[in-house]
Amino acid sequence: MPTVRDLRAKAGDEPITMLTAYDAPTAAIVDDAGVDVILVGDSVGNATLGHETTLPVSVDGMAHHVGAVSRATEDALVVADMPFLSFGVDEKDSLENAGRMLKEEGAEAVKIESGPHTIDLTEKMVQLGIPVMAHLGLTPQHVNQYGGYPRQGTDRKAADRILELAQAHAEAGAFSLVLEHVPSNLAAEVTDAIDIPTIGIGAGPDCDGQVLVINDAVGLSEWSPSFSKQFGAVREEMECAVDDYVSAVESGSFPADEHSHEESDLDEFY
Ligand SMILES: Nc1nc(=O)c2c([nH]1)NC[C@@H]1CN(c3ccc(C(=O)N[C@@H](CCC(=O)O)C(=O)O)cc3)CN21
Ligand SMILES: CC(C)C(=O)C(=O)O
Ligand SMILES: [Mg+2]
Repeated sequence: MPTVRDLRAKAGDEPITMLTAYDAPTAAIVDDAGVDVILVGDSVGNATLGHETTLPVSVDGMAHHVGAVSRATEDALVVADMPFLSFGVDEKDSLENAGRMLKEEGAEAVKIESGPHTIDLTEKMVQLGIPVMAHLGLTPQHVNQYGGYPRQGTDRKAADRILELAQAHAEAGAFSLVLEHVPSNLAAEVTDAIDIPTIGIGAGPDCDGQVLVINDAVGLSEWSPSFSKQFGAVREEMECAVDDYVSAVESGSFPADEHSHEESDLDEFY
């Protein structure tokens, strides 16, 4: 099982691959493909729970999904994304909520959407044995301040702010950093400036690794951000299968003999 240390060593070698997963069968597929890191993202809120944003996701809800993913994962590093207000409000609660993902649900690290308020918290978590993945650039838990999901770090002042925060979180002991929806040249600059691996989403090709939401990557999402790429057409595949099922039941062609128990199975009971 790769560890947080392996991930740090990997940067500079082949790019790190990371995908989200929220359930056991998906995690098994992602793990079997050799993906390095599985993120149980708070994107579960919009990707699978029918919410519009990630904000309504609870700690209990995340724990449910983290457990499912951990049980199905043999090789990948499982990272639990800490949901909105589960960290940063109160230190004790932050540590207990993050600790629960490792202690009870089988995650090996947590990710927190980072800012000036998470530098000390990152250090404390790391001291206690909770590996932390930082996250800068577009932090979707700030959707109400952004009024959407705009690109971040697009002027020098904003870029410098991200660069400083990246350095501060690396110094605080974060083992890697997600950079979301920032210009490629800023992502390259940050990647150069810090010695922990950067993992980009909408951050260009110069990060140490890449991450996408699984629903977007396999073509299950009805809509996905322009920076994502659909590597499959799972939505169409499922639509065809469901249409075929409905037709088969309605026409009487399913279930056929091979899907039905013989009467003689029952004979033994009577
Ligand atoms: N399925 C899914 N994929 C994701 O990548 C994702 C989620 N869900 N949920 C949480 C966040 C939200 N993300 C998003 C969502 C929208 C844009 C987007 O459309 N950006 C527009 C600008 C929108 C605006 O200005 O408000 C763009 O063109 O940059 C980007 C990232 C990334 N994350
Ligand atoms: C997009 C990734 C980085 C994420 O935070 C999530 O899926 O919740
Ligand atoms: Mg997230």
